[in-house]
Amino acid sequence: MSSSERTDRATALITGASSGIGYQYARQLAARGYDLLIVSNDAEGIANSAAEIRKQYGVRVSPLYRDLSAENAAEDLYRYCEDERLDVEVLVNNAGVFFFDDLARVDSRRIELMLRLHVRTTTLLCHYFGRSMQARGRGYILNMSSMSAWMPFPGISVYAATKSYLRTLSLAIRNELYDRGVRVTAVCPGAVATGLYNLSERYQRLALRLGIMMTPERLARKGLRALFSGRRRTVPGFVNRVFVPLAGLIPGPIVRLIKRKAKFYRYGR
Ligand SMILES: NC(=O)C1=CN([C@@H]2O[C@H](COP(=O)(O)OP(=O)(O)OC[C@H]3O[C@@H](n4cnc5c(N)ncnc54)[C@H](OP(=O)(O)O)[C@@H]3O)[C@@H](O)[C@H]2O)C=CC1
Ligand SMILES: CC(=O)[C@H](N)C(=O)O
Repeated sequence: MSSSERTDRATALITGASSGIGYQYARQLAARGYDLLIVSNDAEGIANSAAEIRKQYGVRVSPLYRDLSAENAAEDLYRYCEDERLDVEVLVNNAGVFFFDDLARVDSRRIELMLRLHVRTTTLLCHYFGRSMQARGRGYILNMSSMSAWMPFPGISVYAATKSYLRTLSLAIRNELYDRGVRVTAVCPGAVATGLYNLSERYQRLALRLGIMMTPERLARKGLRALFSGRRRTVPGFVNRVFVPLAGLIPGPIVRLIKRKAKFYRYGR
């Protein structure tokens, strides 16, 4: 199955497409000829993204304002697609948030929001749309995990654990859905130059020049290539792939020493 064989008026649903990587996924799926349903919790941002993509690619783009951390967000989004008779062939679970802090110190509402958005809603979207895709005998699900899925480090405990969950979930459901014509891929990037961590543009430019960060365009291209070629997971970037097996080997005393010394440790508070 390849994206060039997609059905007429097939729709790609991308969560968190008002900015960053999600916006690039949306543009690149529109370039492949998909109609789009793009979702975020910034009404103006998502409407602007839709207008830009519609103008550039001439496909149908529906913007939808939703808080995907809400209790019934996944079911509500699925029902919306059913009511609108959208044939969702590609689901990109991209919406995400980030904070850097100790679990015992951070506001519990931030923890809950991250868990609901990354874990609950994403899992249920895979459940609802995976069920329709398997009944139809085709479909693609891309879940945004992260290189942090292998990094159980202080400050990113909840973020890393949710991304680790998404990596595991993706691999398991890939093998549940594979023989029914549905492909599932976990995309596990290192640092990407978006607004996720409030890093200044100056530092982003420097990090891009040094090859520490990747542009969201490039990341989205690599993610979609992995999805449409049926790969179970991708860790884009050579340095990131080298770091992944080493991350879990760093001894606790070294991790704690870095925590004590690092200036960035108060970031986000
Ligand atoms: N940037 C990086 O280095 C990396 C990012 N990732 C993952 O990639 C994904 C995209 O991140 P990135 O593009 O960098 O970050 P951005 O902050 O640019 O994009 C996040 C998107 O998620 C949306 N979103 C956040 N909260 C909600 C919510 N409650 N309901 C609906 N939409 C929501 C945002 O919408 P709005 O702004 O309108 O609220 C935005 O469109 C995330 O899952 C992130 O964890 C993974 C590895 C590396
Ligand atoms: C913290 C990371 O490793 C990664 N850049 C991410 O944002 O997921």
